[in-house]
Amino acid sequence: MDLLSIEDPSFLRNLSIKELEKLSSDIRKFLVEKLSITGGHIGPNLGVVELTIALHRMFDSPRDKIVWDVGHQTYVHKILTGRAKEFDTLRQYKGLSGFPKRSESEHDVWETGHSSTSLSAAMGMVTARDLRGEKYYVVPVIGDGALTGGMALEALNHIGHEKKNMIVILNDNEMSIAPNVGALHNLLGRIRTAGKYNRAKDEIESLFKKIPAVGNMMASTAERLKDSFKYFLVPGMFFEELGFTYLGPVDGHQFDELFESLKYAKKTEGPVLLHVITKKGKGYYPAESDKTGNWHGTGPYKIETGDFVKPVNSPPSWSKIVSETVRKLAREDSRIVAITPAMTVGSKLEGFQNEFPDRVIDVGIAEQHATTMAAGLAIEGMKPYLTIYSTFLQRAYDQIVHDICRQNLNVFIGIDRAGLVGADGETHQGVFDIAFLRHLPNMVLMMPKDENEAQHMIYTALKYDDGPIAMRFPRGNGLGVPLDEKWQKIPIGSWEVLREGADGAILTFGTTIPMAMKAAQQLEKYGIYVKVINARFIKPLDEQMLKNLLMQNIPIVTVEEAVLQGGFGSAVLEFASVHKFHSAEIIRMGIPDRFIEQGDVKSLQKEVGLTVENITQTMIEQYQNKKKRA
Ligand SMILES: Cc1ncc(C[n+]2csc(CCOP(=O)(O)OP(=O)(O)O)c2C)c(N)n1
Ligand SMILES: CC(=O)[C@@H](O)[C@H](O)COP(=O)(O)O
Ligand SMILES: [Mg+2]
Repeated sequence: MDLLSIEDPSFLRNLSIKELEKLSSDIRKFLVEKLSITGGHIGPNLGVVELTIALHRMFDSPRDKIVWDVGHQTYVHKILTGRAKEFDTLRQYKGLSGFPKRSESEHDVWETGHSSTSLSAAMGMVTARDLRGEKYYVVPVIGDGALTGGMALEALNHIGHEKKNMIVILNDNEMSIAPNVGALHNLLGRIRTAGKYNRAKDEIESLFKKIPAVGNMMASTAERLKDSFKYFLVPGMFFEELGFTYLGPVDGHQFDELFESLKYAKKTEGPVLLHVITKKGKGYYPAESDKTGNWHGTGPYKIETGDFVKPVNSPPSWSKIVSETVRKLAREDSRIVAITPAMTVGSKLEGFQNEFPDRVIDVGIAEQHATTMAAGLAIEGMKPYLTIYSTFLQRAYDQIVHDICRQNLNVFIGIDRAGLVGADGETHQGVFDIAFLRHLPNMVLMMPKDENEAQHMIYTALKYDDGPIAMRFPRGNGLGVPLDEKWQKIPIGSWEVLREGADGAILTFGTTIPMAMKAAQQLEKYGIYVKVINARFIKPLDEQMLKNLLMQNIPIVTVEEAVLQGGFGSAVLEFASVHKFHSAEIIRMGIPDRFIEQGDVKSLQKEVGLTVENITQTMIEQYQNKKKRA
């Protein structure tokens, strides 16, 4: 079928099962081809082809609301709702988003990127529907990984109690990004096994029924037996006890099973949980056979071999360098324990985990729990290394405030993916952490200029005994600088002068340092000589150095790949105000007060004005203004 000609999903109702199977295989082929060039969340999407088709056939979207959790598995939904022609631009600047977007389609009824929100959103929708006396289906689709998130469990508790009509689809592929973990995961495993058992029972029952005279009696005995064993053999009872009608497990790649169970779910009063078993990566061998999580989300790859296309000789990723440094320090200090909320793969903790299986703890998608657990470890004298992507750390704000900072506990927080992350876009940009950490008492916040400085910072953090300390680091590869063998402590709150100059100062840190250095070079051509300061401690500031700079009464430009409001530049302004440097000329450059969409990081930096040219121009203007005033 020509997928590019699809405008809406209504055509699905006229197709036979054979035709739907052909459509599934066309969609898989399309995804494998397109994503081999753009990259994207291939594994999760190949796993939900039949499920998505079945949902769009059995429900009337957008009147009925399909609410995708995380939203990384909505590519098939995008194809069926008329967006196949945009796939060449997937996750690129100004292109098709990798997540549901209300501005893209009326079928995208809920925007996500972070996990475990679908059930709460659906609860809001059914409440609004019922208050208005309207009739439509609300169908959240949640993965087995997302179900482990605290929000999802809070929502289950509420939905089961309220008993409103809602059809929850549990898309169980036994995987989070990597293999799923936790007691709930084990429970789902038991349900899958019991599902098979019950099917066997049903088969015995119908076999008995075929025996003349005694058959019916034997069949009813089998039925009773099945009921009495229900609690032991059907752990789906867990959901039943919570107030749901549990249906399944059904094979998520078989249309007849999906249609049958969805038909039944639509007729059922109250909340239903339909347990659908799928296979991540289904239909493309490298993704389907992957047990590591490397095919969850990928860059470009070669279709024939499944090899990832990577630039040759690129330096190791920041995550790898950071995790490996912590691992080396863990060899000497048995108190060091790493905690990850379901991001072992992204945080490159596999090596650490292999060496110290008990000291790398994957808690599932549970940022809040991870954070308070780190506090608990610290209170017992351990040295927890809590590694969380900047964007997901937003979930754990209260735990950082209430549990870690308030009790001034020695937790080292590795803030991965800090700054603009690129293709994941709005939901994933790591640009708020400075603003939500900087104002917290006891918090130390730093960012290295390169991976060598990162090693010294990690050493500093894991030797630091005065409370919480956090290190931001970006997505992507390091700069490839030589690495020192021996590490030493960096004095807390110390900045570094990278370049001298008497006409102005650029204060920056992390990823924008190379930009600032180039701008300083450019400025020389105009006869303007500026200092470049590596403001590696965002909190505390290097007050002595800052005071000296302010006293020189030179133009100061602060540059940060983070939101301006409440950011590093704001800290500099606050300092100037408190110390009555009222005439100080401080210009802040950073991310404006809006959400930044997806795109390659260079384009995004350009969009927000974080470029060498812009820094240069800003400094020239400041310098000239000052001259005019003199
Ligand atoms: C709050 C939050 N933490 C972590 C992530 C990163 N993440 C994205 S998808 C995913 C796994 C989700 O597993 P599941 O819901 O089972 O979906 P699957 O990929 O298996 O289809 C994780 C951990 C996230 N998106 N949101
Ligand atoms: C959907 C999601 O949240 C993750 O899969 C995320 O896309 C991973 O990002 P990285 O590629 O930066 O690990
Ligand atoms: Mg899963």
